[in-house]
Amino acid sequence: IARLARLRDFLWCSDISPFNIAFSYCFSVLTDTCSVPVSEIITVEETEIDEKHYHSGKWQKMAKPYAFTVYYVKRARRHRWRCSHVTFWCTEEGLCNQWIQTLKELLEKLTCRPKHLLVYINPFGGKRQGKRIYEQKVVPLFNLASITADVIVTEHANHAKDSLFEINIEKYDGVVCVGGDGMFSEVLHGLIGRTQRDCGVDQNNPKASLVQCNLRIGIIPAGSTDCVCYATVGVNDPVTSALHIIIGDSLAMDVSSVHHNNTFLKYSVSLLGYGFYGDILRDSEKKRWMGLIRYDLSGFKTFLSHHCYEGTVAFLPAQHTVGSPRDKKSSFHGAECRQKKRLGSEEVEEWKVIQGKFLAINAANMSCACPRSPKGLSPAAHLADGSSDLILVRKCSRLNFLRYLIRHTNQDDQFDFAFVEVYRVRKFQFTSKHVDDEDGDLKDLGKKRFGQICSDHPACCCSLPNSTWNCDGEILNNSAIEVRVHCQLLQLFARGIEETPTQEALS
Ligand SMILES: Nc1ncnc2c1ncn2[C@@H]1O[C@H](COP(=O)(O)OP(=O)(O)OP(=O)(O)O)[C@@H](O)[C@H]1O
Repeated sequence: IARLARLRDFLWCSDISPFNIAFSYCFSVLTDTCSVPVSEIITVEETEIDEKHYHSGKWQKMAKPYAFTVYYVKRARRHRWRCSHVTFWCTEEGLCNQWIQTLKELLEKLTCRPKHLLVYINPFGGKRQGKRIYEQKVVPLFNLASITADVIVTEHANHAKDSLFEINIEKYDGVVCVGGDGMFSEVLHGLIGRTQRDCGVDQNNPKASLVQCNLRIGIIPAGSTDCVCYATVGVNDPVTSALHIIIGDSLAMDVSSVHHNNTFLKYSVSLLGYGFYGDILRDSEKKRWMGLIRYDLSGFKTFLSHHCYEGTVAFLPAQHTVGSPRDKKSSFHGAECRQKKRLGSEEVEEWKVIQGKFLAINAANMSCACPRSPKGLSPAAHLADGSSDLILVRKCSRLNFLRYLIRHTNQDDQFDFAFVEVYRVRKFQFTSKHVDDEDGDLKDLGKKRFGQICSDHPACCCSLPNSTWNCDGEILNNSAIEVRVHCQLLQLFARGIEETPTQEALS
């Protein structure tokens, strides 16, 4: 407060012309500790001075003062952003208006900021607070920033996805989803699908080059896990996400397409997991009524059952990327990823093939950091370099697998085990030793061949025929899949995880 007051007094006393700042795009360097880039100003407004204020304190000796208020992004703890404001006073009406005018002109030049948005709210996501979160936390900020929105409260699953194929999206500057990862996935599928349809690209063709989406997606977290939001903003906080949308941040993201037998199945932006993570999801879906605790129970049960799966992984290493999955530095920050070069078509395709028994096969397009695993499944995974980190966990003892899992929660290298391999890849394919039957009805096949043994001995480490793929939290029914990473197919209203500001900067 003292620092802001100093800044305010300085500004009031000095004859700094608004034009001095016009070129610098920096609101203030008046003190060495308080500086707000224009890009982080939310809005500027003329301030009505009430009588009480006017006649109190040091202003009472002045002729009628004039004032304007600047609303700006203030960084709080743990990557949270808040809307803060400071009011500047002066005795000259003309000078005050000049400041307001100049700041407004600077803000007008920021063309990356959205003006009109399409918003989907899932009223049933997470703790069913989506509508309340949007109305109480987001609408006031959008109003302040003069952003208008058409709001659709979804009435059923796939409502948002289907509507994106019908709606006139040309008139919007972005699409916002209020919900969890499932809701984001719906909007993503709608937007990518619509873009491909409009451009005449067949999504069922695994070799087709997909067309990038023009509209950015904003995520207002209101789900159970909010993994994508956490990994791209650093926190799942609705106000922080709304502020990233308002100032028009952009973060490019890779998207993987998943096909089975030349049929498009799904897109994935975070985790594709077979074996351990597929089994957890399959089991937890049966326990939805339990709420979030189902993930812990299914995780524990899946760990005890210790199933491994036999199959062949073929992959195309990503030679174009800088760095490796075992880099020490986390590299999922947006700025760095955005610089990455797109693929050169002259690259020679040299596939590698690995056969074996696996406890888990994971492909991470991003770190997959979450509150429980702050560094994530693959700490150095890049968000937008056209590659995915393919992690193969081979059959090992339960104790070793536990050691591997524990390393996700501490600073030790989780890839430093003889039974763990990690590759940065552009494409990969998986074929189970037990090929999917014609109808994809794996359950029956599994029951016929192995069900008896495994249900009788749930703690054994036998090879079940097939697991399922966990595709960003949704089950895929085919085990044989073909995956291709599409570089920077999507843009989010986010900027990646910023370095934590110092304590001093926060105070
Ligand atoms: N009105 C609705 N009724 C029922 N289901 C809906 C509705 N709107 C959306 N859905 C579906 O609900 C699913 C889950 O929603 P969402 O992701 O928002 O919450 P969540 O599952 O609690 O959070 P998370 O995905 O982060 O764990 C989505 O896959 C979406 O398709």
